[in-house]
Amino acid sequence: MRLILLGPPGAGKGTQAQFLTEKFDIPQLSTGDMLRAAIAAETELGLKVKDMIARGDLVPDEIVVGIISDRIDESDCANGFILDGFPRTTGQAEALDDLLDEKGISLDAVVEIRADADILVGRILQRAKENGGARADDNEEVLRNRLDVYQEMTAPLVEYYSAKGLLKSVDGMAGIEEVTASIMSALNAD
Ligand SMILES: Nc1ncnc2c1ncn2[C@@H]1O[C@H](COP(=O)(O)OP(=O)(O)O)[C@@H](O)[C@H]1O
Repeated sequence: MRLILLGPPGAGKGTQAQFLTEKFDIPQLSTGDMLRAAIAAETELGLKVKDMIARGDLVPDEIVVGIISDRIDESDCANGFILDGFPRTTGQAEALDDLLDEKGISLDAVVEIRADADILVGRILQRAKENGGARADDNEEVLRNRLDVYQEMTAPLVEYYSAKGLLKSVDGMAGIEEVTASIMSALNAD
């Protein structure tokens, strides 16, 4: 099963990805986690992207496309994977199509978790408080920027994947288990 989870920051992609990982025994590939790991390890890449992430801006397409292409080649992706936070631009989606073609594989579905931006701000600020503000980009100003960037750069992917007949949309404002159930039924896997 090769899936994309699409949705604004705080919509619950990470939570649902964890569940899907167990259910289908496939890894969750989160570009956000990978970039934060690079920052923590102070690699060349990490130093390059640190300020962009802190501002809530996107990092250049070629960086995340390269990371994902290499990651998909690893053996634990042989049975599939869940892309969480990638693609985030039409350019990334097109690059993903090309690289999947080259690898001779294709996507099974794109799950859009729909959520209301104003409610998400409250959710994420709450998460930041509970984690002691663990993420540098979880303050209100940066968060509003992340939501604006989502609307402008990433929301067009809903139409992109809908046109390919891959899109399944679920209501992300329901409880966690209800959202999981909607995803399973959208994938005909319950
Ligand atoms: N596919 C991507 N393209 C560009 N930038 C990305 C991508 N994935 C992650 N990032 C960077 O990492 C940040 C955090 O990503 P992520 O953990 O997915 O956050 P969110 O909770 O906002 O969905 C983004 O705001 C962006 O700066």
